[in-house]
Amino acid sequence: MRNIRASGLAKSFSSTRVLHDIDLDLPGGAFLALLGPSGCGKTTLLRLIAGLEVPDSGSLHFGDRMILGPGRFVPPEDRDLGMVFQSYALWPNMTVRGNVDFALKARRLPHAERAARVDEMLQAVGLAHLADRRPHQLSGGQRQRVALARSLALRPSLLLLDEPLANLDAHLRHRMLAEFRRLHAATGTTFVLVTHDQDEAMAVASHIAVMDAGRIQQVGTPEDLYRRPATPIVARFIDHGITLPVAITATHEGRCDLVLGGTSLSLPGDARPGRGWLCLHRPDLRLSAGAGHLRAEVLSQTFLHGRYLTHVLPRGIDIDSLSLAVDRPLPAHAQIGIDITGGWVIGDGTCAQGHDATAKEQADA
Ligand SMILES: Nc1ncnc2c1ncn2[C@@H]1O[C@H](COP(=O)(O)OP(=O)(O)OP(=O)(O)O)[C@@H](O)[C@H]1O
Repeated sequence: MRNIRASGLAKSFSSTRVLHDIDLDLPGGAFLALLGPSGCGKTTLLRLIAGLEVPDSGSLHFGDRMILGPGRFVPPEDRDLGMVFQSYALWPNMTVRGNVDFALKARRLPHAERAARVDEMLQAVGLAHLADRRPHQLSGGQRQRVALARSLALRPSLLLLDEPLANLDAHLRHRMLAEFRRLHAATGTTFVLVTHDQDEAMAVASHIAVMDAGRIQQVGTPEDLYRRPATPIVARFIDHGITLPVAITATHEGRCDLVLGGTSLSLPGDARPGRGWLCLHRPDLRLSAGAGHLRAEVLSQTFLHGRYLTHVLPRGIDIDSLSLAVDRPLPAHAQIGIDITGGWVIGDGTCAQGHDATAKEQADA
């Protein structure tokens, strides 16, 4: 299995730059999710990898093979890849079997081998019993399975999936994610999935590239992104992360001494002394038995998943509200202490907004 290496890929449409200097090094056999808000450039990057768009600059290698680069452009059909789109793109007049067989026929594979591969793929996606139906006689999930079977029948080294589950309801999406995981493990094919849904990305991906405004912010495992975000944008994007402005006073052996509001803390991180961000998730905040690291006023509570989700107004830091789960009801306006039991500290250098971002922007992010 070949790794995928992109270096300095950039792309503009008219005068608008939609991808800036994209570097990526993905091990062969990985399952990469390109994750980010609408319009950040995920599909454009996927289309560059597929050969459906040509970049303004940069190079792309599959293993040792240069696919794209100065004076070189390998066309999509010679890149040994399959693609699955949101809109299935099945042939309406062909049966399920015919759809899966179509590309194999075009490759002029012998009849017996084609039949065997079609049977194998229909088995793999659980559609063998519907082989003689036409697309209009299938549900959305079944059509998406045909599209998957059709792409995988060619045994590509790389499968590109562009929001393939967007048209499916939540239940079917869940089932198809399990299917993707299973097929990825069974085939050893490298998968690249475009999604704006982080739960989807977290559920299937071995690697996630978080994109924002045409740049890759960070590539890592789902756990890396959650526990060790590289930028405030990643921290806020993953699982409703919270970023609190801090002053970092000293760093030693992977830990940062910092001041949050008026309180001194020492937490894991990757930053130099100066201004920075403490990146937290809700489980890092606990109701304190004493004064805690932060003082806050209770705004409201909602009973959710067996606990009280408590919205508070923290004192002494520039943020509109925080939420934490507590085990008991608290009256509005109660003054509480909050313990910070974990988190990750990063510097201010990589932040597009900087410390001057309004509290509102942070709360919205
Ligand atoms: N062919 C095109 N011509 C002009 N602009 C384009 C073209 N394709 C994409 N864009 C623009 O490039 C930017 C990135 O688009 P892209 O489809 O890659 O984003 P995305 O992250 O996949 O978004 P979404 O999740 O909404 O599909 C957007 O501003 C989009 O309007």
